[in-house]
Amino acid sequence: MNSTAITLQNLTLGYEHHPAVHHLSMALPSGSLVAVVGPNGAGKSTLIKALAGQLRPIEGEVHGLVHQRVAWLPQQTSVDRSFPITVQDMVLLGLWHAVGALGQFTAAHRQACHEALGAVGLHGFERRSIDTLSGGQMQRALFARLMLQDAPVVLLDEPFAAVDQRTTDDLLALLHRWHEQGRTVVAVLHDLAQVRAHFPLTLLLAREPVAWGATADVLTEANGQRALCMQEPFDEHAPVCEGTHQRPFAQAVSA
Ligand SMILES: Nc1ncnc2c1ncn2[C@@H]1O[C@H](COP(=O)(O)OP(=O)(O)OP(=O)(O)O)[C@@H](O)[C@H]1O
Repeated sequence: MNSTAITLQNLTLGYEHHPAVHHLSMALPSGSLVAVVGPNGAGKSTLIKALAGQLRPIEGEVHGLVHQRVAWLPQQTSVDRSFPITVQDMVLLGLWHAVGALGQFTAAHRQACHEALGAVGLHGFERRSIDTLSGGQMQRALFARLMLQDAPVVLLDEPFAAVDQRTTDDLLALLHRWHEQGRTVVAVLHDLAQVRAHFPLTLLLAREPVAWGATADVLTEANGQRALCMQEPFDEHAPVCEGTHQRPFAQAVSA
């Protein structure tokens, strides 16, 4: 796969005009498996939210996502577990695109849900309330929902945080299957050994793009140092960013 799935053009993102990500230009090839790494507060979740259509850019544009369905897994801390819903009902929400607001779930939909739960090792959990799940079980259930979403673009924000090794290995296997199916997968991660082992492409972000390309070329000692130097504390009194310079990541790289 070499066509471009998503192009970011001089993208600046932030909150109430205060930028959290500055001047990001890059092209993600269709079907690529991409890690987004960087220090705390580097803007990784902000970027994922923008790709998921949850945050309007302050400046610049995202191309390539308008006609593509996007499945988004937010950070686990932002998922409300107190909502009174069963595992089956939560996973079935992944079929929203197929059922619509007035549609009803059919036996075939419930069977698809059953199979997705089986694929993530949660057979028999259908009727459990989500607030009774462990953190790892909840993450497995959320991956089952992603399976039903069946989207060509999958965005994952720290999908393996607070998840044990066995669950991580199972979910990584799913992620590789999505990659083999030609989906574009973008994941925010902190475990650099995991990134080196599983992700061919990496974006290193420190509020500005530090490096983008083949993971081995990006995750160097020098780039890590640059990221630490570029990372400044978020200043909510900073002026609106007026810069127009572009970082040199506009070229596509092969998946
Ligand atoms: N809703 C918000 N309102 C105001 N500022 C925000 C909001 N969300 C994030 N920020 C700020 O934007 C900056 C980038 O945050 P973001 O969550 O994108 O970082 P991150 O790289 O994902 O960090 P971490 O690794 O700690 O999860 C931070 O300084 C953060 O405080």
